Amino acid sequence: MSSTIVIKDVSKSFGKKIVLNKVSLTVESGSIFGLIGPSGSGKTTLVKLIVGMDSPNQGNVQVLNTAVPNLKLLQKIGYMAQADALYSDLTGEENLAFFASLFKLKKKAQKERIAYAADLVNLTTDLKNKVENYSGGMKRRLSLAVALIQDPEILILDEPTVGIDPELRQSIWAELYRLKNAGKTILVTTHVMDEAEKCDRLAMVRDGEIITSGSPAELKKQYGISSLEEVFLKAGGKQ
Ligand SMILES: Nc1ncnc2c1ncn2[C@@H]1O[C@H](COP(=O)(O)OP(=O)(O)OP(=O)(O)O)[C@@H](O)[C@H]1O
Repeated sequence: MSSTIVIKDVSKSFGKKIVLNKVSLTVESGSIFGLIGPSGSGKTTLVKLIVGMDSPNQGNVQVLNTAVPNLKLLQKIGYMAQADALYSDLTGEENLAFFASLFKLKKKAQKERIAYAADLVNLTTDLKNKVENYSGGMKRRLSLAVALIQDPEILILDEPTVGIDPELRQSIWAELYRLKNAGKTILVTTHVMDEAEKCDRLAMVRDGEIITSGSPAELKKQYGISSLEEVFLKAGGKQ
């Protein structure tokens, strides 16, 4: 199995505050990898280093055997940030068309991708409405559709299902599985333990360090408990 994301000894500080401390992790191609950990533990910071939006003070990040940042990599990464980056005075469809145009999709492919992505997040009937009239959950869904628009090899999703109802969350996860089975590599951050359970591998981040990693079953075994919620509390708690 090859590795899509390789992070080696990465440290990141903001001023005097050390936010990531010698973090190393590997995400295998064609897998779903979950980053879990308490709020403020450094997950988003790590994700931003992978996408190339920020750079580490030490260590290195490679995606598809290429050092980050790299312009060509951006084409291959679909990134859904925690804060929605959408144009509120445009419609949902116009937003999708705008982001599709950044990837130079041909008109026909663009139309197909917009229809696919909108359908996936259940926004087809709202596409002609302006985003300023969307609810918070609808904006999250549109952000996910944007992340998928160019059919990227890698999906990096920072808390993708916050504000999304359980039924749609389930169908989004079904699609993430389908994408994984089609060979895509997916990294998600999540606070939701039943989502963590769906990942192939997990890394738990606390105070800028990876304190444990493994499959959900391995983590439960390691801590001798039956639910990931307990692992989260046991490993994440400051005893
Ligand atoms: N640009 C920045 N400047 C200063 N401090 C920052 C910056 N970005 C993040 N931090 C700090 O780094 C720490 C980790 O933040 P980060 O957003 O990575 O956590 P997180 O694990 O993603 O949290 P959450 O689950 O709440 O999203 C926090 O203490 C945060 O205040």
